[in-house]
Amino acid sequence: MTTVLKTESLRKQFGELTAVDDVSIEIDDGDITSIIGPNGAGKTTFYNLLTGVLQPTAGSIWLRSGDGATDDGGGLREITDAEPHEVAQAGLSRSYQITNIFEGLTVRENVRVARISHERTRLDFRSRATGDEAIEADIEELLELTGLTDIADTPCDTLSHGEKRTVEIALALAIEPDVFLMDEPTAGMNPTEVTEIVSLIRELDADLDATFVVTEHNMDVVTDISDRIVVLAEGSILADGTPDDVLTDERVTEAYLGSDSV
Ligand SMILES: Nc1ncnc2c1ncn2[C@@H]1O[C@H](COP(=O)(O)OP(=O)(O)OP(=O)(O)O)[C@@H](O)[C@H]1O
Repeated sequence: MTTVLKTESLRKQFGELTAVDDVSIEIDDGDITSIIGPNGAGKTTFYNLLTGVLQPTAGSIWLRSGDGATDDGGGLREITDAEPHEVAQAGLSRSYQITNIFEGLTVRENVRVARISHERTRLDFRSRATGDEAIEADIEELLELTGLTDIADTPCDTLSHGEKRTVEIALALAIEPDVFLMDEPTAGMNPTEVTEIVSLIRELDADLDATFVVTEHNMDVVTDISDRIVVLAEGSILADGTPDDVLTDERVTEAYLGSDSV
């Protein structure tokens, strides 16, 4: 297995509170890894550290580099101090719980904005242009991949919640990520939408080279999609393993029973 994302002794303090406490983790290429934990466990803070939204108090973050550059001799590049746009450019993308699409634009227009904006940034970094036709082909491919072709010309303000969340996924994929962080992909969805998004995640995992890291409260979904589950509790890793091992671990059950969430 190849490590695509790694943290070493990652820590974040808010005053006296340690929200993420010495978390060292290696994420393998191609897996779907779920990061779960009761309310306040530190999942969002951990995601915010990975994506450059927050700076760590201590520790480091490493990402496999697509261009062969390496800081550790093993193909990983340090992104600890990178800004969010630099993290995205390095190949780590995130779909947010809160939709950040342009409501007045159609689905295709939203995907086009995200794809062109990525292309512009990429040009700044690597000076290698992709032609308009190739970009349009990429956009159609993204719409197809995410099952949005039929509603591509629909204005986003008329979409259902589930459809908007799918558009979010398409926007996150527009930067051609190596690692895709999904933040609560089923939040606020009805059971039919949950089934659809789970199928989509499975299809994306099969069709793309990307590695998926998912935070999710719905345990059925977590069990269904995960190759590996990492449980955070009070900022630290409590358990790490296959769904069978982790969900039957008594310490995990206790951590959830001691909280008001599942
Ligand atoms: N900006 C902040 N300032 C101070 N404390 C914070 C801040 N952000 C998070 N915290 C605290 O850090 C701890 C971890 O919070 P975090 O939101 O990362 O947990 P979580 O696992 O994502 O929880 P949930 O499942 O409820 O979203 C909590 O005690 C929270 O109150």
